[in-house]
Amino acid sequence: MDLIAIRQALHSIPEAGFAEVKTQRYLLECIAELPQQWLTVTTWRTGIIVRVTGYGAIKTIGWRADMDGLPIREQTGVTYASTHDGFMHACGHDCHMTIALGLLARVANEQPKNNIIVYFQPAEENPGGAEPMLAWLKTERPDLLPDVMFAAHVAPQYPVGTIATKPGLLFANTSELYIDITSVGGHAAFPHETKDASVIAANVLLQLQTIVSRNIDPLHSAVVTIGKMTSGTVQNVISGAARLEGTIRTTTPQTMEAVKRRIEAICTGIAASFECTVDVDYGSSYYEVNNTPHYAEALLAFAEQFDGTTAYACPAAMTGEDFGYFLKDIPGALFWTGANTAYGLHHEKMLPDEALLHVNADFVHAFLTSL
Ligand SMILES: CC(=O)N[C@@H](CCC[C@H](N)C(=O)O)C(=O)O
Repeated sequence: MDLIAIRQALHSIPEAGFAEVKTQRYLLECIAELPQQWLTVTTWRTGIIVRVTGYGAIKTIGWRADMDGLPIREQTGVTYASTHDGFMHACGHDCHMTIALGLLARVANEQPKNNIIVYFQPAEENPGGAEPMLAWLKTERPDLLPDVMFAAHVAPQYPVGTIATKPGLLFANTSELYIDITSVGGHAAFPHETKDASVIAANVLLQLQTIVSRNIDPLHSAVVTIGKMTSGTVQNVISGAARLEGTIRTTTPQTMEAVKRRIEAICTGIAASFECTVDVDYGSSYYEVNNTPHYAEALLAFAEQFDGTTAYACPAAMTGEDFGYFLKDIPGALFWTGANTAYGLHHEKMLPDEALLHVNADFVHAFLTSL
């Protein structure tokens, strides 16, 4: 299996969450080329679940790869760049899927002792595929639930071969944040007849900054980021509508609730003082990634002695990952894997070093079959 060609093919067709139609078709074609004796393939929405029956199974081990791209216009300049205008695999999910195929190729050719299930999961970025996939597995296909489960995420800042993780909290609780302001627009020369949505949005933005600095215990970390703010239509018209779009990150679910209470209080106050409507919507939210200590330690110990990898006991990060929903119910761990690229996740030039594909397929195969 040519993992580099596969990753480049996947890279060229990034699709939005639950719209991974071409991606699913391509993955199914790749899976169909493998020896099928001990494989069972099931689809769920745009996802795929491949069960590999072990020759003497005493447990079932899960491996999850996410599938969706991001609404980012790619600027890498590579020959295999995205052919879907305005969409890009800027979070490494093309690599995650390729590593999963590399794992499947290895266990399809050499039957493992334990059962292995590979989950190609849609919609990690938005709106979240792990929670509904897990709910479906529990109600419809409990036979496809694993006893233990793992996943990896590319890490631009680490050299290829770095396996970085930690016991306990690795990634944050997240919630998207959408705030819509509806007020009264009008002629730029008659501000007294309007309620300027741009000025109101600016006030919301500044007051949101007080939540982390003044409402949250400094020992309980939180992030409130507004990544996008839109208001108005033209230079000489006062805006009557504005929208703020952002994300909240916290290290506990309780802190998430505290941040949300403050956002609502601020928005209620702004609506009263500026005589406008302020609507808050939280979009999708992800549960923290909380690694089972035993399995995070086992991953680090294995990476330390495996040829081609280096273990790094890393700190937690405020990134989010809906794999946290799996780990809420199923023991296991997620790890960062070095991708050695100058640009960070979600950057239009983010381009992982392809050397990570074979290193990780080998590492993941060796680790999972060692359990
Ligand atoms: C690893 C990574 O970058 N994950 C994303 C997850 C997005 C969660 C959600 N859509 C949000 O924006 O809150 C991240 O941005 O951390």
